[in-house]
Amino acid sequence: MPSNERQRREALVYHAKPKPGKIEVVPTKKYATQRDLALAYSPGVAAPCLEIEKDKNNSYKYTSKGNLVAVISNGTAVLGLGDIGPEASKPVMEGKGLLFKIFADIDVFDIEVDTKDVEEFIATVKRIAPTFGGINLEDIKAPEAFEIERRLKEELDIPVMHDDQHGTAIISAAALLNAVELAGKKMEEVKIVVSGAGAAAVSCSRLYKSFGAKAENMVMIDSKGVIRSDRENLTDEKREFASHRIIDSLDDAMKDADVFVGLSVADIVTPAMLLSMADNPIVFAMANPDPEIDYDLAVNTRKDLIMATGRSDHPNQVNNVLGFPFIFRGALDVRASKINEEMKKAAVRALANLAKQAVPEQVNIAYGETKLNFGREYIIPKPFDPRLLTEVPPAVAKAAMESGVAKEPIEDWQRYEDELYERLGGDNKITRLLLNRAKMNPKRVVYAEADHLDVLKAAQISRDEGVCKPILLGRREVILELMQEIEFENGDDIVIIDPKSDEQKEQVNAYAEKYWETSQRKGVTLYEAQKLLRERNYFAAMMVNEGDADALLSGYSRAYPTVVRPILDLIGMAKGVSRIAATNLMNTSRGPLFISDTSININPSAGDLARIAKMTSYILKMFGMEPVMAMISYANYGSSHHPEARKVKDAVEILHAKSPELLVDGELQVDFALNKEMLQSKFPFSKLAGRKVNALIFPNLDSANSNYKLIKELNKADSIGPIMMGLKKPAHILQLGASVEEMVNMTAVAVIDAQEKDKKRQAELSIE
Ligand SMILES: NC(=O)C1=CN([C@@H]2O[C@H](COP(=O)(O)OP(=O)(O)OC[C@H]3O[C@@H](n4cnc5c(N)ncnc54)[C@H](OP(=O)(O)O)[C@@H]3O)[C@@H](O)[C@H]2O)C=CC1
Ligand SMILES: CC(=O)C(=O)O
Ligand SMILES: [Mg+2]
Repeated sequence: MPSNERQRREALVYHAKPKPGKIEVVPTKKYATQRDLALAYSPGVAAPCLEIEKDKNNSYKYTSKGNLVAVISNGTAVLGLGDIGPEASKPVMEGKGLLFKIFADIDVFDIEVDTKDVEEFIATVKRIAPTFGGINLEDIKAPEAFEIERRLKEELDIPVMHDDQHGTAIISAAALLNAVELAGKKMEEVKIVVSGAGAAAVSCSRLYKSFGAKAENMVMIDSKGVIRSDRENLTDEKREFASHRIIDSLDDAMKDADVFVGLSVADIVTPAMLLSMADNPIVFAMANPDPEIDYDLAVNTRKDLIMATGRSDHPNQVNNVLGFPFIFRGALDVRASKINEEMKKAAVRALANLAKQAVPEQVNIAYGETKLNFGREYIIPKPFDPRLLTEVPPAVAKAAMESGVAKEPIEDWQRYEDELYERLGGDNKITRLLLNRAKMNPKRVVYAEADHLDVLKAAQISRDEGVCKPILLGRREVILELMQEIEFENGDDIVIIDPKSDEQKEQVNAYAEKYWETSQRKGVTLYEAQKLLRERNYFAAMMVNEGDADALLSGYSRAYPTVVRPILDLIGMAKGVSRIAATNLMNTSRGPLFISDTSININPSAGDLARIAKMTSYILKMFGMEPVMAMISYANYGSSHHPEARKVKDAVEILHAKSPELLVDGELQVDFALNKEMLQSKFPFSKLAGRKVNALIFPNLDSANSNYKLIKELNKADSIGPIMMGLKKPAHILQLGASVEEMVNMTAVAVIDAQEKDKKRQAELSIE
């Protein structure tokens, strides 16, 4: 695991490079021509301006207002870091913007306001409110936060929510309902200790009350101790939770308590306090970034504990990230004027209920779990669960409609659900999915060019992430020196091999003998075999062949043929495969898209194309996706009889005859393949009609290679690959000069490939 210091440095580099910050503004309309610009700006822009002047509601029609939320802070209660000021709060606010976008496709401007004065703050927000469809107040300290939110809700007609109050309340209430049920207790009876009496703590406690918890069963504690009814100068909010019990400290309060809710500061709960709690205690230590008690310390102290923190690195992350994206999504989609109690409660129920549903495999994979199941370590859904977007916003939207605050009620719920699915589109989910899938069963990966700094960095990250056990090939002294430079700790799980060194001679000769056995009749002498095996790519391929490594990665510093030749020569093709091919996984704005064959077959025949499609379908399944593949041409379904179009048609016929179960069709032009509606209306008979295509099989190398590079460059889409298909054993070729990130991704691909059983590989790859 990376040390805290290393994580700190990584976080600084993450924020600084390749450009400072985490978000940017991206135009959504064409701007290529003079005509476009005349529409986007003067004179064309005057038309929507005048329409909005006539009716302000038109701003939802002609501007981005309806999907734009302001994340606003004055930096007075930033996470658990306290009053660090508006500038210092900006990374958190940008972070919220990133989360809004990736989880709910909501655009955000983060705004940091330099005032602690309540009236000034309110006036600032009110003045900028016309820009936005919603206002998310963030990290503003209590008691000011209460007044600010109350007034803005009253005085603005767009949804305003203080995330630390209500986002946190919604998530923790859902988690608490489930935890109380698992502990075999009742909300009406549980004794609750709340540490913190700020924005988050007060709102959480209020919501727990509305789900049955009793004020007389609660004890709230602030920085001065227990909030007792006999204490003087209490704010209204604190008075609401003042206890009549004559106790003074957290220590006293914890005795026999059923629930501890921490929304205060780090490390204030001790093991002794946990031990004094009732049976099956529930502890939500939600202070960020460090909880009120360390997760491991807590679970090691009591086995009957139900434990949650605000962090993502332990089970049960009770964090408002599960709330604000989805609550605002629902509110914006019905143009709600408020986020009211009914909407909050609907979100609580939807979240609590979702945790009890069977978890899709995709979520297990994303979290490197074998089987997430409702229980003590899974009381609340995981943030990367795609169902959050399809379950929570509809519940919130319905509640808004029923409670009369929806200005644009939804009429067609099926269509709304489809829209939400569309929003799930592309982001880094696929990368996360890959890494976590690999982590489930890490394999020994041989890096053939480990004496290159970036290759070594990729090996280091992959190892630290638990993705692989690296075997580092190259000049030992160079590797050791570079390892020191990047603080890559040399542990038991790392093997360094220099095939050219004397100590490796015996191994080289043993591999050479093996190689010679199979190649002596092809004109290779034993001496030549020995010479070849000292070459890193031959040695690496032989390691995989002989089961001394599970997968190999090479190609960072060498031309493609230098790497492919030994792989083909030594590892060879899987049974039933007559040609290898390569696919690239593109992380596009519409979701993951595979493109084949991007690297190997210059002009494949119809039979080859069918094989390439079959092998691509195997790779998709390997990544846990259902293949929906289009065979690409310049023509659509017989519109051209040219041999090039005919070839694709023939490939489709072969696939339909030999693999009828595959969702593949064509020949199709790219735009029809990628546009569901176009395809459905023009070719309703297509096997792909109404489907979201996730793989494009191009008719030749020219088109596949140019297209993947075009998407990569124009859309700045990440590309993972080329992923080799059809080899007997996992060997993958890196792009010349690949980035560290690309190599980490390829490591995950190689590991996942190695996780698949050889038998399955052969059955799946063959078209015959
Ligand atoms: N997991 C999640 O999703 C979320 C977690 N949080 C976390 O909750 C915490 C509070 O946030 P927020 O409510 O916005 O901030 P506020 O500034 O509004 O409240 C902080 C509260 O903590 C109290 N406090 C400080 N020291 C202690 C102590 N030693 N013992 C008990 N209480 C103490 C303060 O007491 P006093 O009133 O006397 O000053 C105050 O009531 C932060 O750590 C934050 O990261 C917040 C939102 C979401
Ligand atoms: C999660 C969050 O919003 C906080 O800790 O402040
Ligand atoms: Mg916050």
